[in-house]
Amino acid sequence: MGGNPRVFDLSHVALHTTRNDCWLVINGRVIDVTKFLEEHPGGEEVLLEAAGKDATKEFEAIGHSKAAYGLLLKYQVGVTPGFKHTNAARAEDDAGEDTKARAYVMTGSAIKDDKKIRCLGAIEFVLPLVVASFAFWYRYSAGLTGMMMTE
Ligand code: HEM
Repeated sequence: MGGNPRVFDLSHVALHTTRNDCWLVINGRVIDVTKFLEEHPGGEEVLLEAAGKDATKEFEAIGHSKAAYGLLLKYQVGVTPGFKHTNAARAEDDAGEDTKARAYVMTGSAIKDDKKIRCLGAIEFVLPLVVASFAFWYRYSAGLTGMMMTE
């Protein structure tokens, strides 16, 4: 969404109530869930029941995750006239940012872990070699000393 979100009043939202065109309002955001109907883990039925309406109460009653709040931003097409950047709305913005941030951190740690594994692999390979050469050197030099002492 750009700087100036489109404003739709509830009577406009109420025109979008079908499986092929399904909008609802959550916390003053107008959400077009048409493409999300089949993906919704809670099923498409609940979304269709709330279509065209303010579904804030239903949405919050479920205790949706941060990721779900983040998805609201993805499907947002506008706002209702009373929309203010309240704390709730800001939390949704943060959830959206957080989802992106988490993906970024995850990639970072995956790369880090990978390095660690590679480093471990090298130690596992080199350490037995070092121990074996030490043992060999010890035996060999002890043998030499022994030989020198008998001479
Ligand atoms: C009337 C509005 C809504 C109702 C009544 C509703 C209901 C539900 C229910 C019952 C579940 C739980 C499914 C389970 O535990 O197996 C669920 C999960 C979920 N819903 Fe909704 N939902 C609504 C709107 C939305 C919207 C608009 C989005 C996002 C655009 C969304 C995203 C999710 C996600 C991602 C989950 C998976 C669990 C989680 O991450 O919280 N829902 N929903």
